[in-house]
Amino acid sequence: MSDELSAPTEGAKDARDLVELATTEDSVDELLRRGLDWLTRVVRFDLATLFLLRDGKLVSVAARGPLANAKVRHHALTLSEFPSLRHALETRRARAFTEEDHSHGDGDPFDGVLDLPPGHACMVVPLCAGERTYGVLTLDRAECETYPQPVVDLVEVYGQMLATALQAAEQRATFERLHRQDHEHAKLLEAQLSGESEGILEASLSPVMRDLARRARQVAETDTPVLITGETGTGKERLARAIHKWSSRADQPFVTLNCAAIPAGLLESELFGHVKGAFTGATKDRAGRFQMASGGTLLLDEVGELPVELQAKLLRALQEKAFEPVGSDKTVRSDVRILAATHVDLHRAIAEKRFREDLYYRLSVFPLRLPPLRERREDLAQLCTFLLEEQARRTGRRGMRVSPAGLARLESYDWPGNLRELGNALERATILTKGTELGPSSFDVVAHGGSAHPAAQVEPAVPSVLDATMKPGSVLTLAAVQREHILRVLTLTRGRVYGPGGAAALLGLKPSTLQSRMKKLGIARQEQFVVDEV
Ligand SMILES: Nc1ncnc2c1ncn2[C@@H]1O[C@H](COP(=O)(O)OP(=O)(O)OP(=O)(O)O)[C@@H](O)[C@H]1O
Repeated sequence: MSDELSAPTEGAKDARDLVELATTEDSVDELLRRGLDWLTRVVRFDLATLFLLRDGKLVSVAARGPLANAKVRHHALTLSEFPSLRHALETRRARAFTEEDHSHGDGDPFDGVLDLPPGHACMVVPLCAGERTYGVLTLDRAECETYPQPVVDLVEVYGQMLATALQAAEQRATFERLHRQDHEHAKLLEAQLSGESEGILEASLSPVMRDLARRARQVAETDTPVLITGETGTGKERLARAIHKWSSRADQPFVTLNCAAIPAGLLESELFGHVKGAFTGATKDRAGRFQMASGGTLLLDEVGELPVELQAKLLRALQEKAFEPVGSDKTVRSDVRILAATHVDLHRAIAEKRFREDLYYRLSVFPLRLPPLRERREDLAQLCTFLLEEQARRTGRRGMRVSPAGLARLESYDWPGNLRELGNALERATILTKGTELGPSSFDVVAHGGSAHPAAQVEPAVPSVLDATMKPGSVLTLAAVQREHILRVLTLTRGRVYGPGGAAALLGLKPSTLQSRMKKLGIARQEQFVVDEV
């Protein structure tokens, strides 16, 4: 190797550094800078220039050496005017140029930019990885000599490594962009569905609710665990989302785990993740909700349903902010703010040894009890307006309102299913009403003391399938009747589709058949219906 043109190398160390460079997670700029540093160690040059391909042009993006002036740094070459550069890119081979090449070929790439002597040492190295061609590296030296082949071969390997690193950096950037897009998309969808609102909390007319909202906002600013209690459908999950939104973690993930919806055997893996091979079917590593919620908030919904064996593990994760994924002995740390919700009486569960007392005290540092709807009837009118607006965003049916008489009817009912039941009643009424006003006859609910499940006893507000006095103009389509019936049964089962007592069993259908029928009839997997699926 010519001493003039190759720098003294440190053999294995240089090779190792090159491999390290190719696997680095640096940004592209940093990568190019470090790449040129490395090159200085193994080859002599007065100018090394990295050109990247952009719209048929080779644009200088980095330069190094005593000749690297401002003009060089802003230099651009039209590829079609330099057949020898094109050839190097097409053949993917580095090559040195001789005096002969310069006099018969396409001229020097730096003509007009630098005053290099004829016959000076010059080399062009393509930057290619996989199918991609990124650009070229050119090396120039003011001496009249030709780079020997061993030096060209070495720099060619460098070019391949650098291109591989560029490819990895590009893939990383694409991945991060997609990840950001996904995150923003998910936030947008969530905002559209929920109206980006915590609902009627601070604007409540009920003093109890307003006080609760005030305390929730205060605790939101801290990392204190909050235990939200309340009957089914009172808005526990919504309140948890509000606490997350009001906290400094708002830009981080909000993750929920419904402890009642997941088979006990899978809960540990759902919470803490698992490693490949941890159990049959664990074909790859999978993150649990704790990891997914890292930096954000994790809501443990129906926490009272958590099996006792898992409660000890959860307690440790809360105390030490550390846990081991199933099948792994590696401890994972995760900074997560825990919120828990339950509709069951945890004191009773403790007395019956179904819930650990130490875990209860850990979770219930700051308890918040959501009142049932019957204790905040003053909010009914506002809630109807709010829920109808939310429904309109989902279904497109705008302008619906409840008439004063309709409201009186709603106020006379006990709402055992609380806000969820109210939302379902409004949706049913909207489907069955032609105009925009929902009057008393639009609602199939009965006054206090009536059935807890309105669908079971009340006279239908629309002609029933068996109605003998049905007139031609009032005949409902079969699809409408099916839709209404399914909605009623879903209300009855609190949205549960699967299992004994689930809607599918009551309707005598396979759950998958019911799911596909719901899809066909436009009964979406709306939040209020999904209580048994994750
Ligand atoms: N503050 C609120 N303002 C308006 N609507 C609300 C509010 N809270 C809840 N809702 C409505 O009530 C429905 C039930 O809310 P959510 O799922 O939060 O209740 P939950 O108490 O967690 O129910 P469950 O105990 O069954 O899990 C939601 O779909 C939402 O539309």
